Amino acid sequence: MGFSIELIQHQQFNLNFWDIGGQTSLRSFWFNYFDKTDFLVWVIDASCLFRLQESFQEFGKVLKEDRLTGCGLLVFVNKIELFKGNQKELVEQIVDLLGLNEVRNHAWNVVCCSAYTGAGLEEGLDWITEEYSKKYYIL
Ligand SMILES: Nc1nc2c(ncn2[C@@H]2O[C@H](COP(=O)(O)OP(=O)(O)OP(=O)(O)O)[C@@H](O)[C@H]2O)c(=O)[nH]1
Repeated sequence: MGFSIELIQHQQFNLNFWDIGGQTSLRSFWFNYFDKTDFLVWVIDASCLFRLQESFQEFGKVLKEDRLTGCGLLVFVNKIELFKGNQKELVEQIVDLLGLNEVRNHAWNVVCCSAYTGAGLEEGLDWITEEYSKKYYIL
């Protein structure tokens, strides 16, 4: 609910996360938070897949934002411990629905995760720091 800011230390990086609420009433505020963004982390609820179409529409609007050009894009498919189907197929479905194969201005990745069990979170953070290191030639 609402907004929160967290500093997460991962490898040699200090990652500042701005968690911006996803409720309809808060969406107009998102656009105040795009300056100097290196990565956008888009969280999808794997237990609520009927909302994917809505997610796709909002995602499209956000990606049109000039200030986000070139930022990395991590899609976390959260609550994955509740999903009983095939995860690989789910990821393919999300890539299709979000039109990620047509995205040209962003490095992107889709990672299944669970905020409850911690599964996938490390993988997502590793991807962020690897991409950042590649972009800025950090060894
Ligand atoms: N089973 C399960 N529940 C989760 C997981 N992550 C979050 N939840 C639950 O989902 C509910 C919503 O979590 P929030 O963190 O408030 O979700 P949010 O998307 O940030 O909500 P907004 O701030 O309104 O955008 C809470 O009841 C959480 O406990 C997860 O990985 N698995």
